[in-house]
Amino acid sequence: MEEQLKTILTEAFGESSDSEGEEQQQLVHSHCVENRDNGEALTGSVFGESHDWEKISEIDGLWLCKDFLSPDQQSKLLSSIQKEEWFAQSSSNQAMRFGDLPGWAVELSSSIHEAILFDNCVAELESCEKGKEACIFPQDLLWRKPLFDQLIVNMYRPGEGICPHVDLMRFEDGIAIVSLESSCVMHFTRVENETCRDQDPPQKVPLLLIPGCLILMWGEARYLWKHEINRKPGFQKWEGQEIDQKRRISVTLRKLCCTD
Ligand SMILES: O=C(O)CCC(=O)C(=O)O
Ligand SMILES: [Fe+2]
Repeated sequence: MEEQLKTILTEAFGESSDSEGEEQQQLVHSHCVENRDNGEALTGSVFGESHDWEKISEIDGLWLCKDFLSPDQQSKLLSSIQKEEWFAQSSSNQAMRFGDLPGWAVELSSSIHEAILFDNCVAELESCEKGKEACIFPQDLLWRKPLFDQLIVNMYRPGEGICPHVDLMRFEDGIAIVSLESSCVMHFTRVENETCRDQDPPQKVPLLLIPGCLILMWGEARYLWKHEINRKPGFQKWEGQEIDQKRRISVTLRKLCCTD
């Protein structure tokens, strides 16, 4: 892996001498993402971190990154969300923003971009070796500007979840969801069509979302599969154990379709 990292860096910056090494260090710093609201950095540098990505084999275009945010980064993100005071009133459990997103969401979006950019390269290298294709997020989606311009923050109390749905068509392909606080199981079921209606029972793919994880949905995962979180008693089981439910917060980032 270290060799692969060296290859990527060499491809990007050329061979390094001692002085070029210094230049590289500066570049690493220049990629450091700053939280515009409170000046604190949420992530390290683009080259500082490699994440553990899992391709969900049953569903094309579904990727899970379990270690996307460290516990410290999760706390910072939570406190940025708390400062918005969206959930101060007990009646509100969802906040939506379109267009210009809060600084912390812009920063989160940059961190997602950087994590994909770096790890896509590694995934490509690794898949070359294994002779398989792997793409965490398609390049055309990764380089659109902005990557995301719509934000939903959902707050779920124990027992609360979200019904099976495909995200609205007014949003483009390529959706990112970051989970905070409580673990939960998200279930995916294929959108019904003539061929799979015969399948009894329909295939249901469970995915454990732990605090700090990121999922990416694109292509088939975004258009041909419904996702849901059923937190009613009995439905949140993982490896035979019922998950201990706490409050859960999720941050969903999407891009609105152009209207012209
Ligand atoms: O809370 C989640 O993890 C999922 C949210 C979601 O699917 C949505 O807002 O469309
Ligand atoms: Fe959704």
